[in-house]
Amino acid sequence: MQSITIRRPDDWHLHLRDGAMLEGVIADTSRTFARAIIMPNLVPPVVTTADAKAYRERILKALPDGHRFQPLMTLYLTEHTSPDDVAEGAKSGLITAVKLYPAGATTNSHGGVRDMEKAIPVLERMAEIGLPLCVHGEVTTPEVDIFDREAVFIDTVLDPLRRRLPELKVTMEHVTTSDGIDYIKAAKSNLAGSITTHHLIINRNAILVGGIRPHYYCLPVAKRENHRLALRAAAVSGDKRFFLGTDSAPHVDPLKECACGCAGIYTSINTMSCLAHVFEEEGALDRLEAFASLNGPAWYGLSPNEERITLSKQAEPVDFPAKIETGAGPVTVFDPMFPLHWQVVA
Ligand SMILES: NC(=O)N[C@@H](CC(=O)O)C(=O)O
Ligand SMILES: [Zn+2]
Ligand SMILES: [Zn+2]
Repeated sequence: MQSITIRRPDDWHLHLRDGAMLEGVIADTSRTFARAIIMPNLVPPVVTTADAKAYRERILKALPDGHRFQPLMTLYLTEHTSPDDVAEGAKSGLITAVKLYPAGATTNSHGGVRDMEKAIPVLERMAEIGLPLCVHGEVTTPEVDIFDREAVFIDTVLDPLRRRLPELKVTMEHVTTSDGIDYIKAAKSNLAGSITTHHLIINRNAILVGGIRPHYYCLPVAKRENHRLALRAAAVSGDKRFFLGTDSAPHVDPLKECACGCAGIYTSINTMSCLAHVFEEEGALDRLEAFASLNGPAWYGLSPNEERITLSKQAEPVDFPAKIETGAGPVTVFDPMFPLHWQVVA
C-alpha cells in the first residue's frame, strides 16, 4: 500500500454558510483541514468586523467536539466599507482578508462593488497595513461572454488596480484560465492565486455534454481543456504563488436542480482524495504538500501546520456518499467521474 504524509492542509477559500447548512457541512472541512479562509457572502453578507466576530463564534459553536479548526475571517467589500473598521479588524487579528465581489458576479454578490473608485480609500488602507484583497475575478458586463469574464477582468479591473496600488496584496481566487495563470506568473510581487479541486478535474464538457449537469456548474464556470491543463501545471509546479482554495460551495439540491440553478460545487468531503489522484497522475505527489499545506500559509504570513495527515492508496475505490444530508436539505457531493483510491487515514 502506498502512502504519503504531509503537513495538515488548509483551505484558502471556503463557503461554510450559516445555520443548519453550516452545521451540516463544517465537519467535512474540520476533520481534515486545520484552517480555512471563510467567505463572507452570507445573506446578509459579513460586512463589518462585528459581523465577522459574530459569524466566527457561530462557526466555532458548530464545530464537532474534538475537532481543531481555525476559521480565518474575511469581510465582504462594499462601496460603504469603512477603512477604520477594516484596519481595526486586521489589527485585532480577526480579519485575514477582504473579499471583492464585483456586483452580480456570483452567488449573493448583489451588494458587491459596482464602482471600483468608491473602494479605493479602503484598498489604500489595506495596502498600507498589508491586508490582502481576495478577488472574485470576473467582470459582469452583459456584453462580455461568460467564458471570457476572467480574462477581461484581468485587463480592465485587476491590472489597472495593481498599477494604481502596487503595494496591495491580491489573491486571485479560483483561477480558471491560462490567462489568469500567466498573469500571476508574470507578476513580480504581491499577487498569488488559489485553485479549486474541481477546476483541476473538469472542463466545461462536464457541464454540457450528454445533458445539462447542474452539479458541475460553478462560477467562474469551468473553461476549455487547455485551461484545465494550465491550472494543473501551475498547481503541481510547486510555484509558491499557487495554492489550494477549494471554493467548496454547498447549495441544497432543489436549488441546483431547477430551471435557474445556483452556482457552486461541494468538494469539502473528498478534496484531499481528489487532489492525491490528480497529483499522482501528474507524477507530482511530492508537491501536494506545497500546494495544500505550505504555499497558502506562506502567502498569508502564517506558519504551516505542525500536525501531519497521512493519505493512503487502497486497491478498492473509496466510498464517498453521493450526497450528504444537512438540516437545510441534501447536498450533492462532487463526483470526479473516476474512482478515488486515495484516502486520508490519519
Ligand atoms: N463558486 C461558486 O460557484 N459559488 C460560490 C460563490 C463564488 O465563490 O463565486 C457560492 O457562494 O455559492
Ligand atoms: Zn467566487
Ligand atoms: Zn467561492
